[in-house]
Amino acid sequence: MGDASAVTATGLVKKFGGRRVVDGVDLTVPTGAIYGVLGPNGAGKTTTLRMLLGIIEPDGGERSVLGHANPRAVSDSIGYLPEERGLYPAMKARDAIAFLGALRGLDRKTGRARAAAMMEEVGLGHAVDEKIRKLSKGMAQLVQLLGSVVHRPALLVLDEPFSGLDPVNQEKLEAFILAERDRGATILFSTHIMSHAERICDRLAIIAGGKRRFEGTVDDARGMLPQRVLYTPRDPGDAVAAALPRDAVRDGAVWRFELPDGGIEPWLATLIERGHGIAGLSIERPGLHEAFVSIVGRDAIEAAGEPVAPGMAA
Ligand SMILES: Nc1ncnc2c1ncn2[C@@H]1O[C@H](COP(=O)(O)OP(=O)(O)OP(=O)(O)O)[C@@H](O)[C@H]1O
Repeated sequence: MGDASAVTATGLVKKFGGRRVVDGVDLTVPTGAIYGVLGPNGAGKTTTLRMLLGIIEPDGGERSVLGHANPRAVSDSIGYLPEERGLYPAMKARDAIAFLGALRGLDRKTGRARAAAMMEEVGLGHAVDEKIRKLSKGMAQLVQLLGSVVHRPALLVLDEPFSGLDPVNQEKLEAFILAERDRGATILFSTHIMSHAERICDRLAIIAGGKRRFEGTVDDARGMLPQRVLYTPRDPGDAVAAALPRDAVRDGAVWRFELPDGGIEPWLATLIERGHGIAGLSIERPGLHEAFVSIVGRDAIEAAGEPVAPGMAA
């Protein structure tokens, strides 16, 4: 593998009509990692990926992709699923995959053979000779994804790969990305859906308003917020509030508050002593979605037209 970083970006800038839509972004994608670029709509994710692929040129900053300053020099070692999906409707699925491979230097015969095997693996064996126009949108998207890896690239760049897939296919895609990493590929993908990133990313960057707001592991991001206590007393009344930390809020039978600095034990002792009892108790670390909301800001997420509550993004 040699180089420790498959991709680096330093101070990348892109301006459209005088507006800096990418405004000094730094990224370091370790070789062999699954790396997520997260951000709300319009954050600058696609523009950043396009600069890293050499599809558009930066107005400032430096990039290095598989050891080259010019990504086009290594395009045969890169696989790319663009945000705009599209295949020739009259082509058969396996030919469409082989065609995309051929654009990256793979001979057609090998491409066709690999296409059939890969389609079988993802449960699309029945559609190998089906024309693209006959496939559902989700199936066509999977075919295009296979076309982006058929030449076994060292670097796989996927722009919003989970969008447009149903939950079963989203799960298949997660498994597929993990298998690509096991093959030795580096995967760089963008998403605004936190649940996938939370499960599969080795590292991630959060971008908003063209700037990088966070870089690190999923645990680093989640660790930025305090842990939370969920406590259910035996008695349902409000009297228990007097024995709880001041930030405690009630949600039905459950009271929530930040894990106090001195731990939960002194509070539990008081709750028991005063007869409130313990019907339920858990200490939770906030999820990536909550960390994302805290890092990007509720207002910025709402302004991008996205849900702030977890589990609602699709
Ligand atoms: N070719 C272009 N000309 C003018 N403005 C552009 C162009 N491409 C992107 N933009 C603008 O740049 C900003 C960033 O867009 P970009 O597509 O990079 O964001 P994104 O994070 O990928 O969001 P999304 O998930 O909505 O695609 C947006 O405001 C977009 O309208």
